[in-house]
Amino acid sequence: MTESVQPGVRRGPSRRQALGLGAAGLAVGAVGAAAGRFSVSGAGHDGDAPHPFHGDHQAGITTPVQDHLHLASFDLSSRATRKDLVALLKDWSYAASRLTQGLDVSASGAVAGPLDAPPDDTGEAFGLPASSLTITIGLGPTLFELDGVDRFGIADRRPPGLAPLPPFLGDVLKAESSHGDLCIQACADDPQVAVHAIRNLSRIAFGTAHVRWSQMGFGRTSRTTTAQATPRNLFGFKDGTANVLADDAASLERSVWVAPTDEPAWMAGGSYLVARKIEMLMETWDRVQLGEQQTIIGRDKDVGAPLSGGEELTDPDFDVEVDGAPAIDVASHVRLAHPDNNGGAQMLRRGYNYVDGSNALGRLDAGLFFLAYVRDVEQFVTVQRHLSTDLLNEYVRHVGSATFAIPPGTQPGGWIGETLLG
Ligand SMILES: C=CC1=C(C)c2cc3[nH]c(cc4nc(cc5[nH]c(cc1n2)c(C)c5CCC(=O)O)C(CCC(=O)O)=C4C)c(C)c3C=C
Ligand SMILES: [Fe+2]
Repeated sequence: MTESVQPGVRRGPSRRQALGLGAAGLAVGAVGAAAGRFSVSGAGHDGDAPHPFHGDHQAGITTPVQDHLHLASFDLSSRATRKDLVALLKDWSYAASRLTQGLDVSASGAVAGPLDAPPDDTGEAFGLPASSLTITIGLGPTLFELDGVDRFGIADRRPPGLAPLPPFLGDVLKAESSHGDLCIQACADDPQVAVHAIRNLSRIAFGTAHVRWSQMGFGRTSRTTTAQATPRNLFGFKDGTANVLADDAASLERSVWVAPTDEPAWMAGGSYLVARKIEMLMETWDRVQLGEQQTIIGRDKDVGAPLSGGEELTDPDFDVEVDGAPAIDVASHVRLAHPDNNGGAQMLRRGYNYVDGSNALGRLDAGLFFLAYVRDVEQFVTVQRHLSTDLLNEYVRHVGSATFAIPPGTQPGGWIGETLLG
């Protein structure tokens, strides 16, 4: 990248000025005047209903799962101060509140700025609708403390459960797809819109934080509302049948949202994100007989019904036997992952398929980018430990891992992270 396209280093207005942010903080009134921006930037769109960025909880968790994902993990620069971190979170919140409404990243955006300066907005989403874009911002364990150093004065505010996950049997984690100080999950029904969001938010971070790794995903592998049909994963099975859904308030309270009585208080209304990049050995799986594939999962491949009988949404019955053997194998994925066999542990799964091309042997470098939102990371740990005997393990390999605290949502005028750093 040349100097001229870096908003943090070019001459002229500072990044915060360029984004329309006053020295005293966010010019949130500008977002309220969004309709005016349509004519200014030309990037306002109608015909679809954008998801609000503001609310009690961050968008992108219970929001109906969009078709595409771009998730980026960031590390703060070694020179970044607490003031820089606060400024970044304010700038991201402001920009996210615009992008999710189908607007350019700033008022002058892609084409309304001066001709003698790089545009604030990179422009590839110009003319595209909001495409259900949601932007969800997370804070990683290393933000609170890195190698024993309390860089931002928040070490004593780290949620006790926010730490790198313990090692699991079969993990072959790669540093280049694991961990991070911050993350942004951008989900949209158009991949160009999701990529545009991450690209422009990364640009805003220039000088303060840089991308550590990012992952694109397509073809959601879950549903978060009863209205959504259950999609299929790359092994061809319906995935997301038994998920925590947006209209199940009791399960959300129990398993997804941090309660006001939980510690720390600044996380109330937030959640925790567990991200696992899981390679799926496609060519090996494709040689497995249909009956064996179903035994491994514990469900039928056609309609997704449990092998104990019924329809897709019938609860699995682990006591049913066929010819003296359990209909749902004792080592099947569904039996081992089911809340009844994990002390009630549940999670809101929101993962995506990914294909990163092919490897040197011509095999697909592909799998599941597993994303789960939980009230306590321990919920994931419990289930993942129980999956140590999963028949599916022969066909999958966990290569990336990250955990992030997802702070509560914010109201107009506020910013994500304010309950921690404000
Ligand atoms: C630790 C959590 C989980 C990991 C990791 C995981 C990986 C993984 N899963 C599939 C495919 C399916 N999973 C299904 C159900 C299911 N999976 C988990 C958890 C993890 N999966 C849970 C909690 C459940 C629901 C269990 C239940 O309550 O019945 C299914 C069945 C359809 C469904 O209910 O979603 C499939 C298929 C793959 C391929 C995979 C790793 C690559
Ligand atoms: Fe699963």
